[in-house]
Amino acid sequence: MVENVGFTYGRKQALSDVNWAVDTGITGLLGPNGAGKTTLLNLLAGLAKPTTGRIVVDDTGRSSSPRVGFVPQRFSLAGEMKVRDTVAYAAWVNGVPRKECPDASAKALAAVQLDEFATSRVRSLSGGQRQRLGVAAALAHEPDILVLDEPTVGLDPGQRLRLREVIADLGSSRTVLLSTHLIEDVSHLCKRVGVLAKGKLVFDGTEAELTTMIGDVQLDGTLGSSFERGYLELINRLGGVSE
Ligand SMILES: Nc1ncnc2c1ncn2[C@@H]1O[C@H](COP(=O)(O)OP(=O)(O)OP(=O)(O)O)[C@@H](O)[C@H]1O
Repeated sequence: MVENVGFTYGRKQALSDVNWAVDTGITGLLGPNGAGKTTLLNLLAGLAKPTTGRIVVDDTGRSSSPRVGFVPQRFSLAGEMKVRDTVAYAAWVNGVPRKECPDASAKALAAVQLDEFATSRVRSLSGGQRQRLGVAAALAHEPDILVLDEPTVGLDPGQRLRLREVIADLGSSRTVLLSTHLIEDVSHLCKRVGVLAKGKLVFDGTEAELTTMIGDVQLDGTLGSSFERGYLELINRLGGVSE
């Protein structure tokens, strides 16, 4: 799916020679800040084109969008709009015929456990509910692949659990790609994991294999220098990354 992909911002090499195949179920993309996770997800979502290599969503070689539903790290929503209309609009933008948009919206809102808020205004939602609304908007056109860029960032533990529940449920029947720097997201949700470091894929395997390699490295989600040190140690154990 990701074949020999490289990407540069001007002279900055953000990704180099990434090869990665993603299957049905939930796959995690883990990596420290600046590793290239967002860049790779943007390419998968069709927001930019790889500088080298290619992204293929299926073996017919069709382009990635709109078969991909994307929830970016930061997105804005119109606060005055109703929740159901926000999702119906997203469905329409992604090619769902106008008449089918209300049903598509209702289905997506049920999938993220927001059906009871269908007629609420977006501005009345909590942070965790907004995040789930973002997921519903990305789901409404029933994409083959759902791509979530650090969806749990900034959520309190209760909201994070609720979102994880929703993601786990979505991943039982779809391909979900989830970027995070929280190892706990991966251990709760993902069957397979890729680890990016300095733009290179330094690990591609099962969550269990990664857990074994992590061993006693502290990656408990505590942000700050110990977290960064933990990543450096993990990346060393995975074979390091040469410049
Ligand atoms: N628009 C841009 N212009 C120049 N450099 C960029 C741009 N966006 C990202 N980069 C650089 O590309 C590299 C990869 O960035 P990216 O945002 O993909 O990493 P990330 O793993 O998603 O990080 P984070 O976890 O902090 O979101 C970083 O070195 C970053 O500084």
